[in-house]
Amino acid sequence: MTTPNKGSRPLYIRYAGPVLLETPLLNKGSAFTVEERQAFNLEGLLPSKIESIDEQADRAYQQFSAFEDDLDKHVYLRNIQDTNETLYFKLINNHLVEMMPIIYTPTVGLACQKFSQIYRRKRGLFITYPDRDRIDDMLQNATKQNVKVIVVTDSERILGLGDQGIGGMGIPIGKLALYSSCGGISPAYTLPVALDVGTNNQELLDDPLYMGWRHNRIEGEEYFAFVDQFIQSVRRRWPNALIQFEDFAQANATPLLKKYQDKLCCFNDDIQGTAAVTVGTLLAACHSQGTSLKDHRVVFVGAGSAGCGIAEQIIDHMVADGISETQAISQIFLTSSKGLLTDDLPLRDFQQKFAKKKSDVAEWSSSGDKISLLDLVKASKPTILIGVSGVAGLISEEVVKSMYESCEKPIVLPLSNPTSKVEALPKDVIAWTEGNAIVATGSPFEPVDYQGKSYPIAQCNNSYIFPGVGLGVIASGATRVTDEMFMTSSEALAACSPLVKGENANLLPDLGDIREVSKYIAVQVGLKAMEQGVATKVEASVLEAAVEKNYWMPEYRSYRRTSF
Ligand SMILES: NC(=O)C1=CN([C@@H]2O[C@H](COP(=O)(O)OP(=O)(O)OC[C@H]3O[C@@H](n4cnc5c(N)ncnc54)[C@H](O)[C@@H]3O)[C@@H](O)[C@H]2O)C=CC1
Ligand SMILES: CC(=O)C(=O)O
Ligand SMILES: [Mg+2]
Repeated sequence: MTTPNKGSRPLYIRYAGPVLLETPLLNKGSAFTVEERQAFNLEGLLPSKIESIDEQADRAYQQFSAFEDDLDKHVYLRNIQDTNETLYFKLINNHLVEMMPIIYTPTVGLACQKFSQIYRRKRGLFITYPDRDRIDDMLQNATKQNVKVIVVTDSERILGLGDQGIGGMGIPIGKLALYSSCGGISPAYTLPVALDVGTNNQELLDDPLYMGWRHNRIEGEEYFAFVDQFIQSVRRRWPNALIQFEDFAQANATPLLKKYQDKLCCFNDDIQGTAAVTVGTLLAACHSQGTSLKDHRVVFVGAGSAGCGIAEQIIDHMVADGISETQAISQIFLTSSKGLLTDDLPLRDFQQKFAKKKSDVAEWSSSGDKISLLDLVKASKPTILIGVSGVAGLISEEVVKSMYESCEKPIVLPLSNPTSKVEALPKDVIAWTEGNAIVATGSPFEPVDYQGKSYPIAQCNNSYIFPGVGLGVIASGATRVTDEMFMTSSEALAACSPLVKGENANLLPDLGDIREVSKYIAVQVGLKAMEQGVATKVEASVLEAAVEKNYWMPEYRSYRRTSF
């Protein structure tokens, strides 16, 4: 017979019979006890053996292991999630290293691309443009009543895979799975949302199975008005919910963040979360080299949401380290598809401050035209190279070897996801630099063996940051997410680096330690929120207790029946 969680109170529920078995947040399947089977009209609906969650997880793991194809594994896990959420998270937590690449990058990318083909059951909310006058009603239809975290996408820039229409829903689902698994936020409080504003992906528009609104994307004022209708409806329904903007295209990501960041509890994961994990990784790398971030010259391949977000936070750190902002900017170089950002190019607002004076750098161009990545590396002699372009292979052998000529210990971070979009393969970067580069990637890679030595490859992905930030926001009751809270999360992550702690040669903590890391980040972020006046001040010990109290673990609770 299963025993309820020690210390957990029984849950009083109204559902019974098949409806209870069909309710993923409450279903326990074969783990319903004899008493519960009697009380909830379940007798005869289940095999007679009463199982523990561990027995159920063992069976599920055997079934999972029988699949050879990663997308099949993904579909299998999503099916468990949609039938028994507690078991799903038990399974994920038991096998996080093996299953994270299946529920998150890289497999989630393919799941988004094939969303309409692999679709089984409902999850989350699809808010479609033609229904925009009924968003309040749609939020009432959500199966979750007390939503604390929403991850929302409009699916225009899904990882490095571009416009995925309704299929982008896979990303909020995957991100929120990590909120629960790594950040301890109960799935009862999370809601994935896809804003269906159409798609410009012709393949999807031509696909008879495509399940989204068959229309080109709504743009401009209509688009922003629609997003605002959604935001205002959320504020009416769940005024304190944290909203994470995810995988919006460059043209909309920054304007939406600027519009809402001071008005509600929200952040953009690709801009701020990515900046935090990258700076955290760089701080750990600097520590291992005995350098300071302000000593470095940084070249970016990609000058979009992620690139400019990271550059901003690096500048903040360099300034905090004691150099002027002008000096910090002079050490940072961003390239887009048009080459180095220079003041003669048409630039977005958020790119302007990074543009170099064309007259100062014109001679760097080998073609007499745009300044290519190779031109830039030769001229600026970077010590850090960051790929956030979504284009595979841009960090070439020539580029890395040129960097290595003037930098003994290059730091190379090809961060684009999924794996198919990585700017350089870790094994190549290690070989091109004779084993001297520090490498981290956005998607997971096996350790690299080079000349008899093994080089672990850290996964520099915002998944190290957002679960802890979310937990910190919820535990502290923060009403805003400030840039300083993200800066704190970087430092907290770096402090957890095994390299910084002197434990082993890994740059970022093992996934096995991710729960403790998220709790640590949560406490530091909560303390920063209080310092900044966006959360009510309490003692650190009270906040720590709130983080523990809010930390959900997947165990079944005992049920009592409430009157109908
Ligand atoms: N590891 C992580 O945690 C994260 C990784 N990313 C990855 O970063 C990539 C970019 O994301 P965003 O910045 O949001 O996209 P974005 O669309 O805002 O920016 C992409 C940038 O790459 C540039 N680019 C495209 N082709 C190029 C070329 N041939 N040479 C140089 N630059 C080129 C574009 O001009 C643009 O500046 C995606 O693949 C995404 O998966 C994004 C967020 C987090
Ligand atoms: C990791 C992530 O957020 C991205 O690649 O967009
Ligand atoms: Mg993203």
